[in-house]
Amino acid sequence: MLNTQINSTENRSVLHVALRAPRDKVICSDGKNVVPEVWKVLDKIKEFSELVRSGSWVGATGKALKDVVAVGIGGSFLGPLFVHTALQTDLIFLLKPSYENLANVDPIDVARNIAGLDPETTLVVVVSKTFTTAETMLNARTLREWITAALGPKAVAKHMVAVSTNLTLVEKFGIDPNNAFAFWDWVGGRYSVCSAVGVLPLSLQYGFSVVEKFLKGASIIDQHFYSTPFEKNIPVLLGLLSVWNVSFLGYPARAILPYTQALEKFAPHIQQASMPLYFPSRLRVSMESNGKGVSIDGVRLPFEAGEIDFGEPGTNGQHSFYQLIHQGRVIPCDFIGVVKSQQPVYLKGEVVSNHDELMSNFFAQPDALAYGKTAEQLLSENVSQNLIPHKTFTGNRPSISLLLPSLNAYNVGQLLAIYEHRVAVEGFIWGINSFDQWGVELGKSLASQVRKQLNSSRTKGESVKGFNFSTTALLSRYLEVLEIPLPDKPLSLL
Ligand SMILES: O=P(O)(O)OC[C@H]1O[C@](O)(CO)[C@@H](O)[C@@H]1O
Repeated sequence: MLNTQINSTENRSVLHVALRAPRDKVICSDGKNVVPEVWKVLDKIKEFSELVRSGSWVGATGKALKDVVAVGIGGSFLGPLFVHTALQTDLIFLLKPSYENLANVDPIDVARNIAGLDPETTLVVVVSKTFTTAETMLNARTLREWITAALGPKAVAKHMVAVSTNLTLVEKFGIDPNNAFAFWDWVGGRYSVCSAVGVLPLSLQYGFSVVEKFLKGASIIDQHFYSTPFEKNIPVLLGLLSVWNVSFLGYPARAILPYTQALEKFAPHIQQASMPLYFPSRLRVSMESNGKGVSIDGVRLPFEAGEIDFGEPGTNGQHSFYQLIHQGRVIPCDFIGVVKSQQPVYLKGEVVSNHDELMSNFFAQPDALAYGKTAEQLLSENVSQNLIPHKTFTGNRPSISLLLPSLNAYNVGQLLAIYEHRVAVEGFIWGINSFDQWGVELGKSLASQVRKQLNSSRTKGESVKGFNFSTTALLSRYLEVLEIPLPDKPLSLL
């Protein structure tokens, strides 16, 4: 039998393709077909989201719920946010409850998310694979407090639902297990947008039929990736280009540049699939999926792996960091354009439509990068000698251009799956494990040491100990000046 436990450092299968497989497909983990379980949860989401959207699911005081706050971080936040934002303008007429995303543990984020919301008409979706992530759980407890303070403890059953692999902790938290939507160990956090993590919030917003199209788009790319010869296989070709740029040409970064505002959250999502880490010993910049310092067998890599991803929608980026891309360091770029705008505008008397104006830039930028401008060309334009070095463009700067027919749920699913598989292709060639993320653990455990110190200093006046000189000085200073709310004087939630 095929070994699907390719995430060998966590003894986990990697099966996010099963999340979008057709009902009749057989995909096994540990000898068990997981597709029926996937569809059981999808069917449950369909039913629940229809109840909420139709107003049949009412809150503790009998009112329909009109706002959704999704609480989650990392993969339990960025993927759904990217898809939600991508479809927002296309499907504005379907958008039922409003959609807020609470990720940061910063209380400012809580305050901003619930500003103007009424607990009576709000549904909170707590999204956490582990249900232990410190930020998410504190935010969830904060919103539970917000709801119960206004409506009483029983209101949690009507106003809070959860998405998790850890249904025991969901129940312990006080959420009715009937209102929990499961997913599985074989879904990595950053590959979870096609599970209940993304499907529940998106179904609540746009309806289940839209989400089905999104899943179908991703599934079509899964089939393409599985069966298309390498020379025509989009994720394979893109992955090879990335490996070439990083490991052979030594370019450490990649700019993701969608020429549509609808994809403004795409680069942040791909960044999470490749979160930068810093290895002081080798000044190695690394990433959550692919920026590993060692091979899958634990041997230190003799080459650089992973890219530093960043990006902004065009044309905004053109007015900030493109200067460096054109004349400074070489940054391979992914240009993503769309043929048919979600929002066509053509003003009378204008030379082109607004979308054509945007797309003029999409076509121009890769050419500028590739071909540049020579000193000879500048001379023939009578540019003065002293400005020639400043106005010269070296060219020979790599980019790829993806042109989507439109940006609907189906195409967004395709785009997501292309990038997911591309990450895997790169990881396979580099011989690393693209599916673990041990590099995030050290910071988490040090934060827990700080948390204990803050508690003992605040409650017992204990002095700071056990930290290095710099952190001791900073912590002492922090404890000296910050006014904190005491337990008997709780922080108000607006
Ligand atoms: O869904 P959880 O368990 O709350 O985890 C959130 C995120 O934290 C990480 O484990 C590390 O940042 C991500 O991989 C994950 O998406």
